[in-house]
Amino acid sequence: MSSHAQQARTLVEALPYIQKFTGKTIVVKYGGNAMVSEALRKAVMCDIILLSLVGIRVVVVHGGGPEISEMLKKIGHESRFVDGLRYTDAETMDVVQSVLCGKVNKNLVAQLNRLGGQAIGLCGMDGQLFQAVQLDEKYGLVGRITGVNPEPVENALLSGYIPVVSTVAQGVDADTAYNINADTAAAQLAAAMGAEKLILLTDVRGLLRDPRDEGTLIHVLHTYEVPELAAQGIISGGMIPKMECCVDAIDGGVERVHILDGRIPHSILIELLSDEGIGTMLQKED
Ligand SMILES: Nc1ncnc2c1ncn2[C@@H]1O[C@H](COP(=O)(O)OP(=O)(O)O)[C@@H](O)[C@H]1O
Ligand SMILES: CC(=O)N[C@@H](CCC(=O)OP(=O)(O)O)C(=O)O
Repeated sequence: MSSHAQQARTLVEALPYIQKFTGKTIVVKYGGNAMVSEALRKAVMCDIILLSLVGIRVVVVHGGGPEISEMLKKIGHESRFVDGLRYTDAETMDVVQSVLCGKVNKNLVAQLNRLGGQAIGLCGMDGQLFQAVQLDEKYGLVGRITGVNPEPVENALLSGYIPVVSTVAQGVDADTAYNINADTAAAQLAAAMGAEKLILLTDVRGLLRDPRDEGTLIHVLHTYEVPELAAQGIISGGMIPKMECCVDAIDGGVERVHILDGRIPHSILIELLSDEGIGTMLQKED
């Protein structure tokens, strides 16, 4: 088959998936390694633009933990994590806001625009998208989301933009901004928007039965199986809050959550527009 015929065949094979998802909302949480490499970043941005062009309501929620740590190091401020969350004092909060709402958010918006997309940046303070109170003193200015107003995101989508959201929240119990873990914020936004899917891009193949062996990938998982896997110690470290967010999203009404390997170029398109399930898909029931 000629390469053009192969290309046409690939597009036709994607048609039923496009028809299934067009008009639906898909929230993509983008962070970690897939954000650090320029080539991978471009591949993710192209996937997002393509999904948007075929009528899928794609919302990007981004992290930027490594960039925050880098900036803190530059100014000689230590990074400290408590239960996987960044201990956020007032100086750290300034850096988090500058890096997430400024550098990272605007760079992603600019890159989407350069690649032919139409993107707009929002943070949790814009239109009170994320409202929060202090989670616990032991984490400093880390917030617990108490309210989500998806209207600014909905309006951006209605106007034809790809919303790119950073996860700094408006404090409602004090005159401060709060730092929110990006997985948590993405899950809450997906639930508030009644999203069809939440996609979490990370730096592993998905949930593994043995974290040292990629051959043990769990392809499909039900929410009721999660407590048992956690009790067995199969879910550990950064995977614990990630799985909690996934379960919260499903309990909040999101149909399916996918944990995908951001190191695989075009993992979003492969997962969404083909039968090839390359990550872990979490759902309530069969
Ligand atoms: N069962 C498991 N399967 C896969 N990864 C696991 C598992 N248990 C713990 N992990 C760890 O969780 C990490 C992913 O969480 P995290 O580093 O917080 O992701 P991100 O920074 O992309 O949000 C993996 O790199 C891996 O070290
Ligand atoms: C409270 C908390 O830990 N906030 C995170 C927010 C960024 C984030 O979550 O980025 P990744 O998804 O790239 O890890 C932080 O300060 O690093």
